[in-house]
Amino acid sequence: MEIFPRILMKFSANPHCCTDYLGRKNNITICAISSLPKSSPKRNKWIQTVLGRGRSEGQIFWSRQANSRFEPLRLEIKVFGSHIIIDLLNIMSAADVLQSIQYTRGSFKVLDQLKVPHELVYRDIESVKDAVDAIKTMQVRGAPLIAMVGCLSVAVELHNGQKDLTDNQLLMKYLDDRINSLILARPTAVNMRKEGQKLLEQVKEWSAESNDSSVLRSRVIEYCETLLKLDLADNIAIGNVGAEAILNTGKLTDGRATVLTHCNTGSLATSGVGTALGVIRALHQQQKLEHVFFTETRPYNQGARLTSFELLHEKIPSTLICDSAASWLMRTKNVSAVVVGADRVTRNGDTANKVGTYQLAVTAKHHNVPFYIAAPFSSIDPSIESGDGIVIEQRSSDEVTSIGGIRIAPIGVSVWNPAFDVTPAELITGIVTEKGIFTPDELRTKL
Ligand SMILES: CSC[C@@H](O)[C@@H](O)C(=O)COP(=O)(O)O
Repeated sequence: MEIFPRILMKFSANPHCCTDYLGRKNNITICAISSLPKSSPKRNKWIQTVLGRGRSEGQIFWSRQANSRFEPLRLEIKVFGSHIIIDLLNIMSAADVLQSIQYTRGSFKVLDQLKVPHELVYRDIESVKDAVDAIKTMQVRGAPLIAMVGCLSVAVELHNGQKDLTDNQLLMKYLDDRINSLILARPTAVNMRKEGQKLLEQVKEWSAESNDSSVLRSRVIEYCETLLKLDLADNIAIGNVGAEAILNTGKLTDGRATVLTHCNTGSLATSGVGTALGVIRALHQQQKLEHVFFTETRPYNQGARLTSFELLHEKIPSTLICDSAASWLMRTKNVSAVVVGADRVTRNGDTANKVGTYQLAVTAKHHNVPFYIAAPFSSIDPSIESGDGIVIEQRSSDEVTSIGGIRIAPIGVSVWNPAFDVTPAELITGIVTEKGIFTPDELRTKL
């Protein structure tokens, strides 16, 4: 029976596939292993059902990890009298496909997203400088992933070198400098700033506890590594909360939702299953997704290049549209909801996200389609009152005048290329987080 976890680890990042595989191999069907919110009436029904086919007999349990701050992610299965415990976090982070990050202590690689979907090429990140370069050139992108790559680059640099940082003060100065350079790599997303500042505060506390800089160094490395697992857990919680909200909108087709999303917010934008795309994955796993439409997301085409790749890979029913087709889609296709990610949410709920988000929110309002932001708390910036305080990154004109290296606009044309825009809070139906869903007004009370 020990073979099961190994098969599962190898097979897929997708828990649905894992059970499917386990079922097919062993003549049993496990109905669902999605971690639905505790309040969901479906939860118990789902998690305790093991249907028999052929010689099948078994039981399935969820167990809460001690001190876990999120929904249980350990699956226990009893089949034919044997007992298997599967750590879903390990399964999902051990996937050999569509991983934006490959990290083991001392070794760190990121998927070069500039080459996706044509090639899956990983580049080594040996230093913070490498990470800053990968972030600036958009080899890695997406707010949570930028923070993860930044923090893990600190971990790998500290593990493999920086041996002259022999006292706590030197180490703290080093961390301050490195984190600052990571924060400045791309200014709009707040996740790197928040994770970096949390780390620096933590380091101050640890430094007061012990003068041994090697202890401090190890703690920093472990802290950064833990962020990976937390990000995945947050994504799964966001997925389930968002799916439930969308299913409650009432705008369904035979009980299933049709969703529109923008940019890429999936496993290529996080270290987990994604935020807005995590919601879509959760709907699909619950067999409650009628269809997902997604925009190409000019000028950088994160939708056409990356989201399509993820959706095709998981066989999620999906259709790519031009950015300019969104209003007509809402008028003609019974869209249940729009769900997008966030790079920064301010105190009043104004939300910076990939340019084009604002116009989706305006047209969603016009067509009476609920508009959701799906984002972890690390994307929420309580230090800024409203969207007016957000710095919007301006990018090169080449991204607009060329596609795939081929120039489409005449030389000399003037270009305005903001990478993000700000959607005002009044256009946002709900902000879906790992802690639940909030209206912009409710969110303020949670900060
Ligand atoms: C979970 S990703 C959320 C946002 O970061 C995403 O929607 C987005 O705008 C990404 O922009 P990008 O320029 O590709 O980094």
